[in-house]
Amino acid sequence: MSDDTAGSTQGIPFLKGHGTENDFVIVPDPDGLLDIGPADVARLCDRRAGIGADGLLRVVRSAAHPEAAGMAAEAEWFMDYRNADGSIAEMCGNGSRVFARYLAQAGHAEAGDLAIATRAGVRRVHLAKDGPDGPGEITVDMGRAVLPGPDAIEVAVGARRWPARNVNMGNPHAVAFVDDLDQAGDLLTAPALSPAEAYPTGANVEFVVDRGPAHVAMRVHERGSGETRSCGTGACAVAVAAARRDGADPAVTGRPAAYRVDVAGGRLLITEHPDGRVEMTGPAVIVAHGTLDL
Ligand SMILES: N[C@@H](CCC[C@H](N)C(=O)O)C(=O)O
Repeated sequence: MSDDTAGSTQGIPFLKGHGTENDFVIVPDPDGLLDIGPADVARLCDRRAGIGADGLLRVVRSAAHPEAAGMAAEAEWFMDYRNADGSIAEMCGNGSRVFARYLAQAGHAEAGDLAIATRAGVRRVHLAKDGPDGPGEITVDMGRAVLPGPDAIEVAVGARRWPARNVNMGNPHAVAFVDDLDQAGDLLTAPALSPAEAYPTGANVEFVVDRGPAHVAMRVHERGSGETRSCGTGACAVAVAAARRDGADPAVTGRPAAYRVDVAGGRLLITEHPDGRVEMTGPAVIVAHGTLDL
């Protein structure tokens, strides 16, 4: 589906969904037949000229995708995630919940436990039963955080600078604790990071304030998408950084560290376990479906 063949996208079904208002265009492509290039993704994610979204989730059978075939025995479906500008990212936390919701609603997976292949590896997902108030929440085992050095990372917006923590959740994050979320400004451009070599492929940047014990709020500027109303991997990175700051690193205390992380679009619960696994729980809904007619 390159620029010159965009007409061939006519008749391709899509859905729209979100998790804490981090929103996605979902394109089912079970046999991996669609060639969706960066320009196509950017056009579909454009909020004025397209459908509008923070990213695109292509739903492909792992066996049908060269990057996922090795995971096919563990996870039937591969989440081919793209940022709104068409760039590829390793992982998307909110996207993984929305992806799981789609699989369950489409009858591709039983409600309960399922596994999803991602570029960051297989992620295990649990869908809680739906309740009278709507769909149940979804928990994703996000794997282990990696905290690469150096410790002296700095985030800057204009003349303001903050020390930050480098946390990798499959994708790269810089977490900065600030006094007020407004200090990050309009976030229309990406915050500067130094040393730049710490992030050879760019980074997602989280600005964080405390709301109470084990309760924080964040804003995020996402690599490839700009400021969004939520970022699941970002919320995990924030909880991991907060636990180290608070002397609650589960590897040291032997106890899980659970944080409520408020984002513009809702709330995520993040729990890091003593074995290093980070679990994320939050909502995910499918809100529309249609047919692409570019
Ligand atoms: N919004 C996502 C993260 C999407 C990828 C990110 N922009 C990147 O480039 O790493 C999430 O919910 O985790």
